[in-house]
Amino acid sequence: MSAGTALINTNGVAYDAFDPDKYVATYYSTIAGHKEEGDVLKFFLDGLNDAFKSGDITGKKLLDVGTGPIPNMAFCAAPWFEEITLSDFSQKNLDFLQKWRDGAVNHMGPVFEYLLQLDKSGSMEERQDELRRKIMNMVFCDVTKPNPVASTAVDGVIFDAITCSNCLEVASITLDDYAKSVRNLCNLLKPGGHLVLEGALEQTFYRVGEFRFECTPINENQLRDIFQKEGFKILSFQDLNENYSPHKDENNYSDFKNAFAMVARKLEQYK
Ligand SMILES: C[S@@+](CC[C@H](N)C(=O)[O-])C[C@H]1O[C@@H](n2cnc3c(N)ncnc32)[C@H](O)[C@@H]1O
Repeated sequence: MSAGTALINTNGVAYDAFDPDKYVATYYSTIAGHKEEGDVLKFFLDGLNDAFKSGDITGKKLLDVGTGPIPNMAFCAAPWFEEITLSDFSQKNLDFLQKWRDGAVNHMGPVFEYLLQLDKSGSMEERQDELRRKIMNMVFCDVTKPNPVASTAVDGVIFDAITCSNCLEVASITLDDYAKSVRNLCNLLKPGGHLVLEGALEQTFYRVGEFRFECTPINENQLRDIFQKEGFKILSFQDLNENYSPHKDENNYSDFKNAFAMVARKLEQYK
């Protein structure tokens, strides 16, 4: 198969094609991210720091959805939570995270160093130890299912907060799927709980090695509309503004037009 020719429908199938090593090497080997993607990695990490620095997003149990091989959201959240669950659709990613947790891979250096420069809280060793200690579970998750973590160690748990990056647009093919995935996540969150969500806007695919994974090309208005209809109040929403360089014209690895970092709260009346 030639490079970039396999377009994979990600809606619940074929995540065996996702290679964690290639994903990390392509998008996370330096803080500059992939050369086609402008400053999007910095934007995502700055957005995470902005979300957690006030200390308003806190509680006992946190779920990170679609972690992939990258526990960056959990790194920022860890000081504010007691028990963290990482989750993903791909067993390869869960195995990769386990290797990181056991100290057998150390791929998070550039990202964690950048986050630590921003929040200036503790040493790298302390923060990584805290994160590893607080991760209680790493479980299978399928956001397209009404109970995304059914039959796992956290089946039935209602979380105080959920984090999720670059996953919902990847797990969905249509906007209707996207809205259902939001509803499914909402079922796992306590009323009043926070959701920190980051992702790509108007992206039709991204690539890992020779595989292109199809995405829902959602825009800001569609996203806001879905979250409001599904019982969330959007507390903050940032997109790639003039402080960040945009995606370049080359579209070999991804084709997003913009990116967003959002904090939302589940309305109290949504049980
Ligand atoms: C682009 S990667 C994002 C990884 C990481 N969160 C990040 O921001 O770099 C998309 C992730 O979503 C996961 N994923 C795909 N479909 C999913 C589904 N239906 N439910 C949960 N996770 C899914 C993939 O296995 C992959 O780890």
